[in-house]
Amino acid sequence: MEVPAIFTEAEFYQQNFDPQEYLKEFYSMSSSREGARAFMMQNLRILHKMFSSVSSSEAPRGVGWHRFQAAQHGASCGRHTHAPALLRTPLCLHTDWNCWELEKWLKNKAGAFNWEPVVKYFYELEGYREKWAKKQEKLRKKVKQVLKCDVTKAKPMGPMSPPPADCIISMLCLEGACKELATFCSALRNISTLLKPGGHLVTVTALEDTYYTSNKQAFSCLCLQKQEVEEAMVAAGFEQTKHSKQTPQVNKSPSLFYS
Ligand SMILES: C[S@@+](CC[C@H](N)C(=O)[O-])C[C@H]1O[C@@H](n2cnc3c(N)ncnc32)[C@H](O)[C@@H]1O
Repeated sequence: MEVPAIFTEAEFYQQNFDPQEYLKEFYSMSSSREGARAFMMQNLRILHKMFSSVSSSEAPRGVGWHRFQAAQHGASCGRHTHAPALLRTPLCLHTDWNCWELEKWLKNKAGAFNWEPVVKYFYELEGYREKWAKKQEKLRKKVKQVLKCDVTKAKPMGPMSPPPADCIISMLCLEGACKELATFCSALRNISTLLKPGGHLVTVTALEDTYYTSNKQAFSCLCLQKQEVEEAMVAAGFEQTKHSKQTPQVNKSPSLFYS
């Protein structure tokens, strides 16, 4: 498959991104998709380590997300799903389809994606493998809101923004949402308006990729160098913290963690 001729922006996702298929491809932990499985597991391990390294006194009091994988949200936030403030946490997604897919899982409806292998893996990292089912139920109840968001907008969640968050996790979204480096920088600034002063952004960004495929459809990626991401972060007012900068090299898709 080739790089899309025109950058696949927000509206293209609305029409062509199928979250159920995406999840099957990248989150089923199937041995037939070893690359995706290894990448997902590595991301979870790194996020687990990052959050584990924050002492309870430093732990964010609330976490906001603009990712769409419900279970991975909870999974990657690990111990912070127990923080009382998280009970008010909204999940923020881009397309209507993404929101519906997540709602299905939250309401435990038939046809929802089966997150069991991912959730089990995460709770194994946390030391709670046996209790994964109970924890998954708890997690479902903790999500109070599912909101739409578009990081390219000055107000990504529209006029009804929730209160500023202590932490936002953004996984593999910005490079697909932003056609140019300038848009990428302004998207980071837009996200920063959703954070409290001193809040954290935890992000995984694909480097040096020009596109990815899902469900036999190519989606554009802004081709980014690590230094460009670092400079954009600083320009948007973020500082790198001591815990989080890691550069996994898996599946030819190096990623950058930052907060
Ligand atoms: C490669 S998928 C990543 C999905 C997921 N976060 C993960 O880690 O696997 C890219 C996601 O970016 C979302 N997206 C695309 N444009 C966006 C925008 N302007 N604002 C917010 N999200 C956007 C898409 O809807 C899609 O869910």
